[in-house]
Amino acid sequence: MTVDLWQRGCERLATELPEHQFNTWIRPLPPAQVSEDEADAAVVSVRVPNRFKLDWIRAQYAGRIESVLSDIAGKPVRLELTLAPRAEAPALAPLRAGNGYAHASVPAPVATAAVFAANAVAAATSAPMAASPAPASNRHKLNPSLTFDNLVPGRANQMARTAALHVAGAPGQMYNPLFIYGGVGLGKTHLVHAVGNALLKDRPDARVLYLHAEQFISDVVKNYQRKTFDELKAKYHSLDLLLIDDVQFFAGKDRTQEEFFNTFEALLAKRAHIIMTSDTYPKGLVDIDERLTSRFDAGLTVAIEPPELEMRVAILIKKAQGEGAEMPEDVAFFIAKNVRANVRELEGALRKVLAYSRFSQKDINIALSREALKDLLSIQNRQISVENIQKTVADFYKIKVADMYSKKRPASIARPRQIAMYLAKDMTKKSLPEIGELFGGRDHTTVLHAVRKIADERTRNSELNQQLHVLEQTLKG
Ligand SMILES: Nc1ncnc2c1ncn2[C@@H]1O[C@H](COP(=O)(O)OP(=O)(O)OP(=O)(O)O)[C@@H](O)[C@H]1O
Repeated sequence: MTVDLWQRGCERLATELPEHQFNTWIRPLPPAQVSEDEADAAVVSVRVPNRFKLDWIRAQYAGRIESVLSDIAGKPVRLELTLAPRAEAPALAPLRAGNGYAHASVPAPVATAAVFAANAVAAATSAPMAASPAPASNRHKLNPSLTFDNLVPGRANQMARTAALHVAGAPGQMYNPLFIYGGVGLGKTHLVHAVGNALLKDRPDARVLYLHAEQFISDVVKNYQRKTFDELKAKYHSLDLLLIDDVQFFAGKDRTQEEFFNTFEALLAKRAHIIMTSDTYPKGLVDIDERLTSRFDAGLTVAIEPPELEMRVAILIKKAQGEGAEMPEDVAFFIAKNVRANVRELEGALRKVLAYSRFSQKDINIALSREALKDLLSIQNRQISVENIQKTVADFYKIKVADMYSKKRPASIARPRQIAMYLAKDMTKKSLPEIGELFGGRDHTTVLHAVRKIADERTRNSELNQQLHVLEQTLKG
């Protein structure tokens, strides 16, 4: 038994696990200690820098790691995961490694959120918070109706929600800053308000401020004109929790970026918490100084994905309940199947169906929903054809439309073609053989393979998911 057991295990895992998962969860781990127990079994001990990672790795990868190590060692191996002492865990250690990002679509065990919430509440009593009184009422600009209670959990927001719950219970500790990114209308704003509301419920004296990045920009401009930077400082540097939405709006605003940098440093120095949202991950931000984007990425970066079908159904049922209406599951399914882009659109569709039912004094059923949503459905049906998908995907990946039907196989062509097949299956009513026919007479099994491959990869690869999201939005018009 040698210490390079861990090294060899990592090498094997690197080939077996998706690159993104390996880079995010396994690669950043420090070298393990290897020893033997009384029964001669190997014990591999790994120190994990924080509880979040520890729980995640234990739940998702421990079994796999043990079996790989046992295989290499030729005897049973027990994996021991322990929390690294604080000094070993760099305060602002980036979660990201290589090109991997923490990704919201990795399913977590159901117990995890509860465990974190419990830890968070316990830790909250000792969290460093300003003792001075909170700003006058509603200076925090929070919307009290956006809470964790009415945020439907699902795979799409699992990790972001779990991390947010943790911050709400123990601000200023782990995942600071917390950077949440994702497409429009997916619940980023809801989540940050939920953190603020939960913290204030627990500690009404906490100094919390929610604002949109544009408000920060206008504050900087105002104070710049009046030369009152001390006021700006007093307002922001005294906070315990700063929630700032859509930081991509800072692009090209040098003076704002400088002030935000100062605010950022001041808040982190006093262990106040910062949560930011954006439409893209930190390194994807354009025209924002690298010294800022690298700091954005230094805590925890998590994505919120478009909700999957089951989550959309759950959201519709919950929102309908909130409006005092009963939404039959088959109707929720019908709507969820047809409205896929984001939660805001889902809410719009629900509002239409509820209004239609009230005005016509008819029960909510599929026929009524079809009628209520006919404009929306006809727009979708009119716009999304396989030809349109082929053209849009070809444009996006800068290949020729003719390559969609050609027999060419280089990856630069085959992959966009598979993506187009996946979208054709997902966004049109065409059957696999029909799609195969439209892609140069390919067999339906080729289409099925492409559809499965891209669907699977999408759950693990945030970059691909982002691209698909853009394509879907584009096709829906
Ligand atoms: N998981 C969810 N459960 C319940 N409601 C949700 C969920 N996700 C989003 N919503 C609702 O969808 C609507 C849009 O969400 P929100 O405004 O938070 O999106 P966003 O990601 O901040 O979008 P944008 O980037 O456009 O600001 C809100 O009404 C929000 O309450």
